[in-house]
Amino acid sequence: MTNQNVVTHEVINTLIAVAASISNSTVLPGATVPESMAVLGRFWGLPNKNIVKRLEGAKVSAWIDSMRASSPTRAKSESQEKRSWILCHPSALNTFEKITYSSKGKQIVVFLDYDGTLSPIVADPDKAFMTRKMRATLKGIARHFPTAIVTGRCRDKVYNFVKLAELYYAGSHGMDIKGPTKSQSPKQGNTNNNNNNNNNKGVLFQPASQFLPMIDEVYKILLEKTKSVPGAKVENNKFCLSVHFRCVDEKSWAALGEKVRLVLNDYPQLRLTQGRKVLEIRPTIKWDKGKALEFLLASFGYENSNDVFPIYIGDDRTDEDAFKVLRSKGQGIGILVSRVAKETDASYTLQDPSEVEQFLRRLVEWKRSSTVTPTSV
Ligand SMILES: O=P(O)(O)OC[C@H]1O[C@H](O[C@H]2O[C@H](CO)[C@@H](O)[C@H](O)[C@H]2O)[C@H](O)[C@@H](O)[C@@H]1O
Repeated sequence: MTNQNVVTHEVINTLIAVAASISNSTVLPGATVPESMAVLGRFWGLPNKNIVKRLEGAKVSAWIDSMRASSPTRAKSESQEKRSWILCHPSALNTFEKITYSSKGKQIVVFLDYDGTLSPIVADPDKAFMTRKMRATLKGIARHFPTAIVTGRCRDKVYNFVKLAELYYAGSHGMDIKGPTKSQSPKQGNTNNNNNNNNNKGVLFQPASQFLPMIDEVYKILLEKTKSVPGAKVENNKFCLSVHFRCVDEKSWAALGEKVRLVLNDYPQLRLTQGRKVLEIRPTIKWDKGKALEFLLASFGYENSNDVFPIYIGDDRTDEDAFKVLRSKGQGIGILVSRVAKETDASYTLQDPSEVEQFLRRLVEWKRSSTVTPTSV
């Protein structure tokens, strides 16, 4: 958890221990999880021994300011600021050759956020469809590189949008990880990875499964409490919830935020984070998109390895956890999808999902051309 994406100015309570009961149910009963995966999960901080921060009493006005600031239409876009930002975070399209050169001799692994990255942001979260072109490109990407969707969405829901069985899916901000249900092409180039084999087919990791009843309970309460606010929408993302503000009159944001905060007061094991005109409610376990990225890399056999070049593309604050991991490891690259200057740990930028599609397509073309064997002179 980073201070950056926690919605609060006023930290009233600090550290509480996550209940000891967490530890024994980090993996779904009956799930086909290799023991090594479960061990990895314990290693990454899910167990009872971890102390996590509990934040409550956030001032409504504070998170509203924060939400306004996070909105691309409101973000600072003064031209000078933007120019210097672009110098520090160049376009991944303009620097494509540099990026592929840096990946030489390494296995590229692709991580993709969904909303705002693969699909444009729309008013109705149930209609955030990907274009056919994007799906075709993603198919190409998955043919050549291990590829994972890492999203705040419920895993099943994002699968219904993407509809590609050959990908890894990490739903609920990485709290619900599943491997491909369809065999992957040998072209993916994992042959330098002895640990990979085909074991990933069964990867299934759900570090917050014990929170399911609580999340369901809070979902029902929030539905009830927010039904009087026109435009408010509560989305059940299985291990986390989203309260959408996008279609709510800005004048009602404070009241809606206050309702959410009051509900959460009774659930100290849940915390609030912030996305694009959305408040997200999730368990206070030390797990985020950055942890999911590490987990997946390790499950591909690349823990502590220099032979891998992860590319993570995302647009949201929650993606910063993954950018931060890559930056601190000095590994691969983070690409922020944004038209405006934002504080980020990503190294490169793309403007919107159509640029993401172009970048991914170039990656496929580059891979194809670099693996073609000349048949005639
Ligand atoms: O991690 P992500 O894949 O980026 O998911 C984060 C949230 O995305 C969705 O909400 C966002 O997209 C909606 C559709 O474009 C938009 O209406 C909303 O304002 C955005 O915040 C999704 O609905 C949430 O549940 C995810 O948590």
